[in-house]
Amino acid sequence: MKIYLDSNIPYAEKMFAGLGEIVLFEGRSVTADDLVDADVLLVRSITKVNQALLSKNERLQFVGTATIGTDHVDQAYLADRGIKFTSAPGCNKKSVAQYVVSAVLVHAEKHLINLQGKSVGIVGAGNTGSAVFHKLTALGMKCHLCDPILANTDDPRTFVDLNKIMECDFISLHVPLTRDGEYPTHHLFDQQRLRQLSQDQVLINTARGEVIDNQALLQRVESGSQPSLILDVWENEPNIEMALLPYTEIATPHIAGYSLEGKANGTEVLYRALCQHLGKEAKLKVSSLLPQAVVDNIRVNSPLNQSLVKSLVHLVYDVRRDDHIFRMGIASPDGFDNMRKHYRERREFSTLTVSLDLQQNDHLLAALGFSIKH
Ligand SMILES: NC(=O)c1ccc[n+]([C@@H]2O[C@H](COP(=O)([O-])OP(=O)(O)OC[C@H]3O[C@@H](n4cnc5c(N)ncnc54)[C@H](O)[C@@H]3O)[C@@H](O)[C@H]2O)c1
Ligand SMILES: O=C(O)[C@H](O)[C@H](O)COP(=O)(O)O
Repeated sequence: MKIYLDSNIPYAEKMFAGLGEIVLFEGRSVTADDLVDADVLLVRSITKVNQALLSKNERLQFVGTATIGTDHVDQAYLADRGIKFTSAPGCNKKSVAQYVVSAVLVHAEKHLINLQGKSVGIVGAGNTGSAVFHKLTALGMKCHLCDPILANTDDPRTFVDLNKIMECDFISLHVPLTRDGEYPTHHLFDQQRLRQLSQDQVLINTARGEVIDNQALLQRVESGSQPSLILDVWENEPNIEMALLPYTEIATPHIAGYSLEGKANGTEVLYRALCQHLGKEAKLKVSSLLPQAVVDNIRVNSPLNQSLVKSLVHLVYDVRRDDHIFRMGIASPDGFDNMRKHYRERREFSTLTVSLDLQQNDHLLAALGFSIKH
């Protein structure tokens, strides 16, 4: 059994070693010739899994992507060939939500904004959008959800339409990239919608680059009085529209979901699914392989305010560091992918235990995802 693994799937060599012979590949450059004898193919979002990639392989039985997004996989083609497919829904939702929390706090500090009562429009109310809702609501923000697909189900939450979202102080995108169906998201933010944004608004994209028409966005920002932009994802990665960069407040190379926990969760989901597919017991747990966090506890003995929350958040994850590294490195060859490939170890808020002297602080910090001790 030959298991082909993207070399950027952490802990995968250890997790899958007992299930077959491991062959590592580079996700961006892998070709049909490389995969001729693969029985199992485990990818991340940079590998387009389609007929062209699999045309020379006649024995593939299982494809897994250690990601939430699945727009890089031609699932209909896999189904036609009877190849089992698994993704990892929700695996890095906390990581993305923590990125958004850090970015919102950075924006608030820079523009002297009190976040209490500020409105947030969340487009896409699935795993990640819901996690963002939970955290930003805990910060005192008034969050609205837009999800016409869930709005047509028995989901008990209140949903608004996109027009209402366009009035919000912050707009955060958490939709899959889709081109078909009743509610396609490709260029959901097109020239017309981008024109509606004012300079007092903040547009955050951690979904997929193609959800915003990047050329229309460039025209919009070049025409003046632009909204603040927080962009983790871009059209045409890794060859992004560099002219957008100077207009962004925070810019990163598709790493919002790159916490160690988020990536490791993706690995474990695939491990379990492959074990099940092969009729084997899933004996390993990826959590046992994670290292201890460098900073793992802190004592807080004063009431929380926005500034103290920001300090706690940034003790674990500060998006400005990623923004800085990105701006320094993007001009070099393979700059976009290099930062992703050699991404530093980043942990989630749960790895920091906050010891609280004051009872009233728990709810906010627990909702943000910190571990709490009294
Ligand atoms: N930047 C990153 O590192 C990163 C990490 C994880 C996920 N993502 C992206 O974020 C996307 C969302 O993640 P998730 O975990 O919330 O997925 P999810 O599948 O749990 O939720 C997506 C939600 O979007 C809704 N939706 C679909 N079309 C819509 C539309 N036109 N308008 C409004 N809502 C719509 C769906 O009904 C669903 O509830 C993923 O598909 C992936 O592409 C990016
Ligand atoms: O969909 C996802 O889960 C994310 O976009 C994913 O974390 C992106 O990382 P990549 O797979 O490109 O390494």
